[in-house]
Parts: sequence; structure tokens; C-alpha cells
Amino acid sequence: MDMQTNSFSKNTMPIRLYSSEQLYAMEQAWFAQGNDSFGLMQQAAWQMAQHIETLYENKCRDNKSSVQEITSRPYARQRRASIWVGKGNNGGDGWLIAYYLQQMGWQVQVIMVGFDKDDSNKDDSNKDKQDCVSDAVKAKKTALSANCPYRSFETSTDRKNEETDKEIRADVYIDALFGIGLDRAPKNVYKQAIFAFNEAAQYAEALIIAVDIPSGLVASTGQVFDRIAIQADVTLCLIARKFGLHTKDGLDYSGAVIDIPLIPYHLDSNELIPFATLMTAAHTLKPRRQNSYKGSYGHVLVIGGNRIEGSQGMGGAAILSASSTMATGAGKITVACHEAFHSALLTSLPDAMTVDLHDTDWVNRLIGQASVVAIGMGLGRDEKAKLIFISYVQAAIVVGKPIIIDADGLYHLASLHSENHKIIAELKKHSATHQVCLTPHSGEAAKLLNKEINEIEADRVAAIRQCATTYGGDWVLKGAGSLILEQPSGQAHIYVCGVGNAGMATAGMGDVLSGVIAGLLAQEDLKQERRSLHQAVLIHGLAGDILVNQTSRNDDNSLLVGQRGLQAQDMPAAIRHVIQHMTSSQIDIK
Ligand SMILES: NC(=O)C1=CN([C@@H]2O[C@H](COP(=O)(O)OP(=O)(O)OC[C@H]3O[C@@H](n4cnc5c(N)ncnc54)[C@H](O)[C@@H]3O)[C@@H](O)[C@H]2O)[C@@H](O)CC1
Ligand SMILES: Nc1ncnc2c1ncn2[C@@H]1O[C@H](COP(=O)(O)OP(=O)(O)O)[C@@H](O)[C@H]1O
Repeated sequence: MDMQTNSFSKNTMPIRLYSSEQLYAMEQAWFAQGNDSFGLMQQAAWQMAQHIETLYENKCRDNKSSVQEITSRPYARQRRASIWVGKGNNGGDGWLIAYYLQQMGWQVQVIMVGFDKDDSNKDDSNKDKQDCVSDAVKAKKTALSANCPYRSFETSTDRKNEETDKEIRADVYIDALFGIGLDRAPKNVYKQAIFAFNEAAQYAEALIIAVDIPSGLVASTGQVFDRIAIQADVTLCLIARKFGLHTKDGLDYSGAVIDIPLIPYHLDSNELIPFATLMTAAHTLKPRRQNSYKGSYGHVLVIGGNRIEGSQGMGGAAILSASSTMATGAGKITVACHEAFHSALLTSLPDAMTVDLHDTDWVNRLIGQASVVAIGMGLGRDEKAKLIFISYVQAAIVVGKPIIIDADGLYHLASLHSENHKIIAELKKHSATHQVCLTPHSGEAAKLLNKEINEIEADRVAAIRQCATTYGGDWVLKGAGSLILEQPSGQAHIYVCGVGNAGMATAGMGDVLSGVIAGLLAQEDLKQERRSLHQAVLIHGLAGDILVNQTSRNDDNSLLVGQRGLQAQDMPAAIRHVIQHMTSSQIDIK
């Protein structure tokens, strides 16, 4: 991969992401080479303890109100850590962190969650002989032999009325309840413990550290069940980056992620193919040739913006898409929309040419002339719109054009799939030799796969893979941490978009994305990866970030909008800004 990128964020290198299964496989491969599993746990915990101390010192330093306290005494009182442990190896890490922190002079308290009533006093020598929990048991014994204070977590029913909370009010709360082994919703004592942990840590205004992954977050999917998860400030990620930290709920619960690599898995010649790749920087764009003209940068045909009799119009979708296309630098654009919107379109985008969406002869002729066809944005879902969709997609296939399908186009595609319409197979065949990009959100993906939205959300990677297998082409599954699946030579690779923000959760943002994709694809002077689908998604996300100032160098404050109130119509100006930075020398904006 060409690593020349232009960054609007601190980390510019792509980051390989892995699933729980891959993480376990890495560990096993390491142990199979004769390396000791408890030794690895000790290393992990020791390094985490060091990080925790540094993070806490940094927090104190950054916290202006405590500056005096800090300067007047390095540690006037002992630093205090509350470490919540589960029964698995993640809990094992927690016990050892307690052990090392205590050695480093911290006052620690371990809160055991899910242990049997008398587990705390039990001699674990028998259990020790069992393989499944031996490292965690050894870790616990290590901590107990050093007299680390501990107690069992008390559920609301266990707790006696007169008893007050016995927990220390800690400076740092450490979550070692579940790691990558979490495979179902935390219930009963675990659920209560997670809520109690969050509440206690927030009340104490403490630093919240998650060991490996916040408990409650599923490493392979980024899903949190019913909002039951530890809300971390920092996640200390062991061995390799977990996919779930960077998409969906992971973005809300993980905080800053610090890698603790531990084993040299990347040096292994049988290296695992990553589950996905996290991208936060776009590829730099080369300047245009001086001796060029509009035809050198492609002609995009946007087909959408319909008005269905008796219902509302959707001209805005086509206008937003077209404006974004032009903002990326496409040479020419024609919009095939309902005649009722032509004047509105020309008022907001005089650069565009227009044609009546229902004038099939003209539109078919234009499909032959265009470099890229983007169809579906505000196209409408009625039968007439469906027939138009079929006819224009077929025309684009016949003349061998790249096709982008979004919004209502995806709706028709889903319905055509359920009817076994031949266009599905034709499109798939076309996608083997031409670029076909499809951009559903979870609701649209659910229709395309004939599933419920929660099934899509439960495993977005599986969903995007299934979309690609069923329909062919390259895909974006939109949302927080959008997934992008590209299969340039038949081999699917998944990217996670590491930029973008919740301000972009507004109507019309998807239309903007389809415009960016079309605009890049049309510019054939750019190399393949510079007009790839993940590049388009990154530009879209970076533009959204510039508008809400999630970049360190937002030198054009006139663009600033903020998350609430961000509108899709703000995007073209921001896209131009991003493209301009990407075309000049590398700039670090965060
Ligand atoms: N020696 C090692 O094997 C190492 C392990 N490491 C740590 O080990 C962790 C993985 O350990 P484990 O595989 O033991 O997994 P966990 O510690 O995440 O716990 C898994 C256990 O919890 C149970 N469980 C899962 N979901 C549950 C739920 N919702 N409610 C109740 N119980 C639930 C599972 O059935 C299983 O028994 C990593 O995340 C990492 O923190 C690291 O120390 C690196 C070295
Ligand atoms: N929370 C978020 N974080 C990052 N990006 C987001 C977020 N919410 C929405 N987006 C992005 O905004 C766009 C919204 O698209 P879509 O839902 O199709 O909107 P519409 O149909 O109204 O045009 C997608 O590219 C999506 O990834």
C-alpha cells in the first residue's frame, strides 16, 4: 500500500484490527512456541501498571485545580486504585495489576465480581491444576500472597441496609471484569457491577482504565448490549488492536486506546490477515496537470431527485449529491432529476447541467457519455421509479460504466433481489470488471439481506460481507465507524473509517457521500487508491470533522459549525477544504 497520506488526525498510519478469535490464535501460536502463558500475563500486567501510573500523573498535571496539590507534594497521600476483576484471564490481569501497583506504593482494593460466595477464602490449589482458569488463579494467589486487600462485589440484594459502601474512593478505577472472552450480555451480578463501577468512578471523578477492552463491549463486533459497558477514559489494548474498539459502540466506550503489543506476532511469517484496517488519513492527491481541461476530470451523471405525484419531493438529495461531486473536483456534472427541481438546482449549483429524469432517451444518451453514473438519491420508491431504476442501471451495464447505487436505488435492488430479477446477476457480473459501489446504512442493508436491523447491527462485518457476496461490488456500511469493503481482485478487504462524528447523523449526509464517491471515481487522472471507496469515505468524514473542529488545525474558522446543527449543505465547502489540504503538502491537523 502506498503510505503517502494526508492527515487530519494524529495517527496517520493504517492500523490492523483483529477479532477475538484471531487474538486467541495469536496467543496460542505464541504459547505453542514454548512461551509461558502466566509469564505473558505478568508482562501484560507489569506494563499496564506502568502505564496506569503515568496516565494518572498526566491527569493530575493536566488538571489545573490539582496543580497546587501536585506541586506542593509529589504524593501527599497514597494513590488509590480500585480494581474490579472477573473470573477469566482478564480478571487475572487485574489481580496482577493490583499486585504491581501495591508494590509501586499504591493503595489498592480488588473487587471480585461473579466469584462464589466463599471463593475469596478458598484455597485454589485444586483449581490451579485445571488448565482453563489456571493463569487467573495463579494471578489471584500472587495478589493474595502479597496481602492485596479485596472483597466481593455486593449486589443490591446482598447488601444489608445499614451497611455503607465499603469501597475506597479511588483515584483510578480499573476494569478487569471481561476481556475478549465476553460473548453475551452481562446479566445479574455482572450487570449490576458494571453500573456500580461506572457510578463509583464517575462520582470519584477518577481516571477509568479498561484492561484490554471495556467490559461489555464485544471485541469482534463493537457491540454493547443494552448500554451495559464500562465507560473508559483509556483502554490498554493487549497484543493487537481489537476491531470492536473502533466501530459502533466501541467509539463511545473505549476512550483513548494505548497499545501494549507484548508478542511479536507481526514478525511471524504466517501472519494473520487482519480482520479489518482502521484508516484515519486520506491519500495525498497529486496536483492537476497544467495542460488539462474539464474533460480530463470526468463527467458524473447523478440520477435522482424525483417528485412523485401526491407525495413530497426529494430534489435536495440530488442537489446535495451533485454539489459534493463538484467539490471533489469532477470536471462536469449532469443531474437527471424531476423537472420541478431544475431551477432550484441551477440556483444552488449553476455549474450543473440538467435533464428530465423521465426523459429516458436523453438520460440513456447521457449514460453513454458519462464517466460515472450515481443513481438512487431521492429517486422515489414507487413502481415508476423502480422501472426507471432498472432501465438506467441496465443501460449503464450495457455501456460498461462505473455505477454508484444509494438510498432508493438500494431499496429497489432489495425488492428486485426478492423477485429474482435478472438485473441482480447482471449487476454482479458487471461488478467483476467495473466499479460498482453500494452504500447502505443498517436499515438499507437489512432490506438488502432480508433481515432485521438488529441482526445487521449485531455483526456489521458479517452483514457487509454477505452484501458483497450476494450482490458483488464494493460496499460502505454507513454509521459510526463506517465499514468499507473493497474487492479489487476478488479478495474482500474491510476498512474501518476512523474519522467522522455524530454531527453527521443528519438527513442528506448519505447523499453527500455518494457525490464524493462519484466525483473521485470520475477523475481518472488519479491513481486507483486515490479514487477508491475508502478514500471517498475518509474525505467525507474529514469534512465532517473540520466542520465540528475535531481537527487540530482548523485554520478556516468560517467553516466551523459544531455537531448540533451541522447540515449536509455545509459539507461541499468543507470537502473542498479537505481536498485542498490533500493536494498540498502533508499537514497534520489534529
Ligand atoms: N495468558 C493469557 O492467556 C493472556 C490473557 N490475557 C487477558 O485475558 C483476556 C481473555 O481472557 P479469557 O479468555 O479468560 O476471557 P475473559 O476474561 O474475558 O472472560 C471469559 C469468561 O467469562 C465468561 N463470560 C463471557 N461473557 C459473559 C457474560 N456476559 N456474563 C458472564 N460470564 C461471561 C466466559 O464464559 C468465560 O468463562 C484478555 O482480554 C486479556 O485481558 C492477557 O493477559 C494476555 C495474556
Ligand atoms: N455518528 C456518526 N459518526 C460518523 N459518521 C456518521 C455518524 N452518523 C452518520 N454518519 C455518516 O453520515 C452519513 C449518513 O448517511 P445516511 O444515513 O445515508 O443519510 P441520508 O440517507 O439522510 O443521506 C453516512 O456516511 C454515515 O457514515
